[in-house]
Amino acid sequence: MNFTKMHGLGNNYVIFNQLDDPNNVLEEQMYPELSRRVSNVNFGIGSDGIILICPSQMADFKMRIFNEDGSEAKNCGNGLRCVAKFLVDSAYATEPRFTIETLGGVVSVEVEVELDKKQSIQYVNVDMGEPKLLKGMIPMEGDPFMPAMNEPHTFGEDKYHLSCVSMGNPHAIIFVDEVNAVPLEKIGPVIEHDSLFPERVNVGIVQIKGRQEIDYRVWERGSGLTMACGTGACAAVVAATMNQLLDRNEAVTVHLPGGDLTVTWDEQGHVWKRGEASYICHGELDFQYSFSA
Ligand SMILES: N[C@@H](CCC[C@H](N)C(=O)O)C(=O)O
Repeated sequence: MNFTKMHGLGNNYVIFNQLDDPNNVLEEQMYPELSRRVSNVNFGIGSDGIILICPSQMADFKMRIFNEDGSEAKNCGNGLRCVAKFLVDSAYATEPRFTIETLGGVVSVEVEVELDKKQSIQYVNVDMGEPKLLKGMIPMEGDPFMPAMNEPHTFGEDKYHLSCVSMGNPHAIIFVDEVNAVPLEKIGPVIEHDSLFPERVNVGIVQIKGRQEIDYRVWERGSGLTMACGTGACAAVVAATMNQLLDRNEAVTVHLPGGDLTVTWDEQGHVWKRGEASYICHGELDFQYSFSA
């Protein structure tokens, strides 16, 4: 199988192009195991998961994403930027603006080149669509027609106020005074697997730095601590705006462990996310070897 490994702010995925490479297409039930094996840093390539680029019936292209534990997610903000860059650079996309189908809906992307003093940096701007706020849409236990904003919940001995947002995938956001003081590796898996969330949840902690600046760290459903999460950054801005900590229609700089994203929740209700995407390597996976053990 031919692969390209890419990252968006350190959130890294092994990408299999299925547009015209029959070697990269497996039987459907094999993808969860492929993701687990490829993501393993000792026996595989090492990644936060895998991404498939496939033909689409309803958009220009389709993206599927599997987490490190083999579970399939509906959306991946950093993955979308990587896929968009890959498609433009390999000339599958002939225009800088095009659409990508995800299991969470169709999004539109635009690949821009911005000239820096020393180097040209390629940014990808993605219209991530409208956030969903009702518990039934997250999904989350409780009244399906009510949002969960700053809602107190107890997990063992700890109490946290959760603000929940779906960006195609579910995010529980917690506002704190200092992001680095929170033991996310301890509370992340507890909240991820709590029965409050029937499909589990991504857990984000947010520190407000100003009206246009936040710090954000994430525990990802199915992958654990990662350097960045694009949908999570969008959910963090939406949750902070709903809690009146940020302003609608302003470009917010989201500082993540792997770098910065710019997120804007516009007046029409769409969340825009802009950031970089980068190659790590291209290679060939020895499929027989990888699946033999
Ligand atoms: N890192 C991604 C999100 C990947 C999926 C997530 N772990 C989930 O299961 O919902 C991003 O950049 O959005």
